[in-house]
Amino acid sequence: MNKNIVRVEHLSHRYSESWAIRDINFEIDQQGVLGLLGSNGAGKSTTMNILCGVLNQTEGNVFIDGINLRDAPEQAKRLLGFLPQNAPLHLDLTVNEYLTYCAYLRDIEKKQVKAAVEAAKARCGIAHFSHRLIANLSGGYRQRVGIAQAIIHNPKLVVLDEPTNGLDPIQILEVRKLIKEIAEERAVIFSTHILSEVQATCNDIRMIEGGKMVFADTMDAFNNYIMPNSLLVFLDNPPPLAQLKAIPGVTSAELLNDHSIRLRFEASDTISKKIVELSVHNGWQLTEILLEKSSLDEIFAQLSNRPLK
Ligand SMILES: Nc1ncnc2c1ncn2[C@@H]1O[C@H](COP(=O)(O)OP(=O)(O)OP(=O)(O)O)[C@@H](O)[C@H]1O
Repeated sequence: MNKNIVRVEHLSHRYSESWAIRDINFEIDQQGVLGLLGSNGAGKSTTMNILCGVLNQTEGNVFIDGINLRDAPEQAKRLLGFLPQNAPLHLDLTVNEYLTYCAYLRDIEKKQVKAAVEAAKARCGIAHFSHRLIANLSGGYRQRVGIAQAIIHNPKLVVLDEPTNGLDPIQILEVRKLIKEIAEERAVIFSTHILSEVQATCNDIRMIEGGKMVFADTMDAFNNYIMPNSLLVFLDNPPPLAQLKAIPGVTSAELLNDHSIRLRFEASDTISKKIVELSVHNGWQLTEILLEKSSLDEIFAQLSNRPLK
């Protein structure tokens, strides 16, 4: 058995003139959720479409459970389920009719089709809508039907392209929960441009920007990496900047106006406490202290200049 369900090697794709992705490499474990994060146009859908055999890459290789997708596409595709960005639903069919149709497309033996449809519906919490027309389902339930078709043949890998796009906040929470549940039995990769989505759902993160992989590690490593490292400090009676710069751990102090100062610091859990103590002791009259969080754009920019580990 292969340790990784997916191995992507030196993957590049060019649409006519320009490269959409360039030299992408990653692996996916047998189980768990991997998030592919990137801003609009970063190359997520291109990567997903190649991974599922919908698009033929210009260069590089994709192995699904050790099978080269280019050499044996039929065999490799049997191992995966795919929910594209626009779910391929037939609105004029009922949930049962649609999933039965998908089961036949997936080459499930006739006598096992009913059981496969029932299992997928139960897994996705849509059994009570078996006879409902898909056109009459809410966005969240339509997405569940989309996920049900992706797992109907019990694949080892499920690929979901922006699965929570267009859903309301409650539906987003429900779909995230479902993604985690289906990943208990298999590997799931999903793409998104929303950082909090990956943070809430994934064990691992791969981040692409401008067609290049800019971060590949665990979610914990990512969270450590983007830990805030600057503070906004508001002091009614600020000391000279040199005094603030001299605080152990502080790497720079920048005066923003008469009373507000940005302090950058090295990784430290106690820096805020230290500043509060010093303010009381020296009469700086601290009125507010804020941790500055990086925006996703800043993180992308930061990571784009950072060598891959
Ligand atoms: N069929 C196509 N023909 C030409 N260029 C394309 C095509 N599809 C995508 N591109 C370009 O390739 C780049 C990557 O697009 P891709 O759709 O993979 O990004 P994405 O990260 O999925 O973005 P989004 O979140 O907006 O879907 C973009 O510059 C896009 O304009």
